[in-house]
Amino acid sequence: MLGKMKVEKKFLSKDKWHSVTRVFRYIRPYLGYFIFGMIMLALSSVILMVFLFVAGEMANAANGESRFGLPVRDYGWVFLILLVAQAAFSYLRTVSMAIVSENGMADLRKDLFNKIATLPYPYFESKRIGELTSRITNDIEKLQNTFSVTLAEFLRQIITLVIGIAVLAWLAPRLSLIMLASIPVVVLVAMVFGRYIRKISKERQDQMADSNTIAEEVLQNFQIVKSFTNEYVESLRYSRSIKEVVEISIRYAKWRGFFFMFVITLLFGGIFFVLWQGALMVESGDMKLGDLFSFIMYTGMIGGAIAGLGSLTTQLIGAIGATDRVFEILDQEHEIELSKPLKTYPRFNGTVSFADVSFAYPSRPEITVLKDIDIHIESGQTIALVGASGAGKSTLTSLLLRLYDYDRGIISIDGEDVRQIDLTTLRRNMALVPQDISLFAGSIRENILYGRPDASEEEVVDAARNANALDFINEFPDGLDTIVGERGAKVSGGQRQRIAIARALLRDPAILILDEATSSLDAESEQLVQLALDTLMKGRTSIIIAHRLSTVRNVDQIYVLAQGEIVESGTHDELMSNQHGAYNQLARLQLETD
Ligand SMILES: Nc1ncnc2c1ncn2[C@@H]1O[C@H](COP(=O)(O)OP(=O)(O)OP(=O)(O)O)[C@@H](O)[C@H]1O
Repeated sequence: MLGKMKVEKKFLSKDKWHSVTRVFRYIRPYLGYFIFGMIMLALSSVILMVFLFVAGEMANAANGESRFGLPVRDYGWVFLILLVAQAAFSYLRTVSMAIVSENGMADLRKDLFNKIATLPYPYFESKRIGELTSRITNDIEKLQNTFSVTLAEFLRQIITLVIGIAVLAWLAPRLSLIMLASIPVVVLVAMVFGRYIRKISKERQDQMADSNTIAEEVLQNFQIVKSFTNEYVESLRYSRSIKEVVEISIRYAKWRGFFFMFVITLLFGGIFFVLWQGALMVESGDMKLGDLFSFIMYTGMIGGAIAGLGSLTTQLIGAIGATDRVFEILDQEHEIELSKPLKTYPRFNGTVSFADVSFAYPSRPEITVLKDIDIHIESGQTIALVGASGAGKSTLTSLLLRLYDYDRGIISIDGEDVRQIDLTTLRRNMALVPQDISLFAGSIRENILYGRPDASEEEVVDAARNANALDFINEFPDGLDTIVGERGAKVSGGQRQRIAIARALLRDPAILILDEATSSLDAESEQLVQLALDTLMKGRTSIIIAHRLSTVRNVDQIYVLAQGEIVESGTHDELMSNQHGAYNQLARLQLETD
């Protein structure tokens, strides 16, 4: 245990180091730019240091103590040359580092996106969507910053430190010792202090976020707050939270005030002390005035470099964490290879059979969600799955789509075990019309084309017509180009369903899975949707997850599920004739609630 903790505490464990070298692989194609950028950065940093030295030397020249005999008036040219060179180096560095980081990180981002898109379904359940998005956005952003700025800044500060200390030691060794014994110490103390203050600032932000959540919640559930007349309770909750924000803010302000007092007093105290010692040396003739001038400026640079290195190290550690998280996903096993879709696939006949299938979700292995399921569907038949909520209807269809692998039994299509069928071929032969239809944010055309991206305009129009959608689409001024809004919010529920049906029609699947919408539409819209569904089901094997029994009267076979088991099966009439059967009970219950 102790040994393990020690390993975890190490700044760069072997695994982490491995991730770092892997991320550098993304930089390798742009290595030339990377090296060039680093050289430009080194040159511009050196020039900055030379600049400070030349400024001091100019003061020496003005004081009649020039080292190189260059008259003061010529310093203008020297500065000009240095400035132009510095500008050119900085520009070249910024551009070349951007080429490296933008391209390298875009490659990494694409790899990550492709990996996420091809991961098996259960992976998404174990992660929150926000977490995965954050990998593509925040983590890669962090790495991008590292390659465009942090690494370069790190190098710059090291150069500043090395050159700075070397020049100081050469200019005035004794004063350098005095300076090195005071300024870096103050800077280090200030950094630790600064970190503590950042912690309080974070606390303040968190508390503020909590208060904002209360406000947001109230706004989102305005109707509920009003109907329960809970305005006063909410007001209390909000003011309590805001009060805490104020308390933390004041504590934060006090520490900040103290921090600035500390920094100004000690840091400036240190600088003045060095300045004073230097002035004494100038007075006694041990140091030139211009050198003291350079000395103080170098001291400032060194102090800045030490502080900079501290925060850059924190950023680099953060970037290593980000690298780790990104590679954790990249190392997952994907379920399909990402390749250009084939135009044609072997088409199934559509005979589906579940033989003795049992299943438990990987996240809850102790609960058997489906037990010994036996279902046989002939090609072109329609069956319905009915049963209480949580009975296992959706799970059954997820297994057919092979979103999960089952534990026992065999699911086969046209006599072949689905586990032996190529996943893309399997899913290409199916279409799912889900319960909650959420469209992509583009146009109606794009949403229909999602069923088969290479379909012609004529096929799209045909699909829309057969889905009873063409009339309402044509009524929109932009027709098929109408933008449906985020998740399809700008079209009605019934229209969304018909767009989804058109999409499924365009796909022309051998097997159709239909999760009936629970929220009811008005009678007219319902009829239009039902007619569209009838067209869609024609000539295919269809599995309907039915919530309303009225829609399953004409199906070939109904399976009643209860707690993961099939408790009854038969046609509507057969099942209704069993007075004490589960289906009969469900039907009576629905009659009562309708
Ligand atoms: N991803 C999951 N991980 C773990 N358990 C799950 C998961 N999805 C569903 N379950 C559980 O499996 C059981 C069957 O759920 P399923 O969604 O198949 O029921 P359903 O009959 O389709 O219900 P509904 O009519 O409400 O959609 C439920 O007990 C549910 O809690």
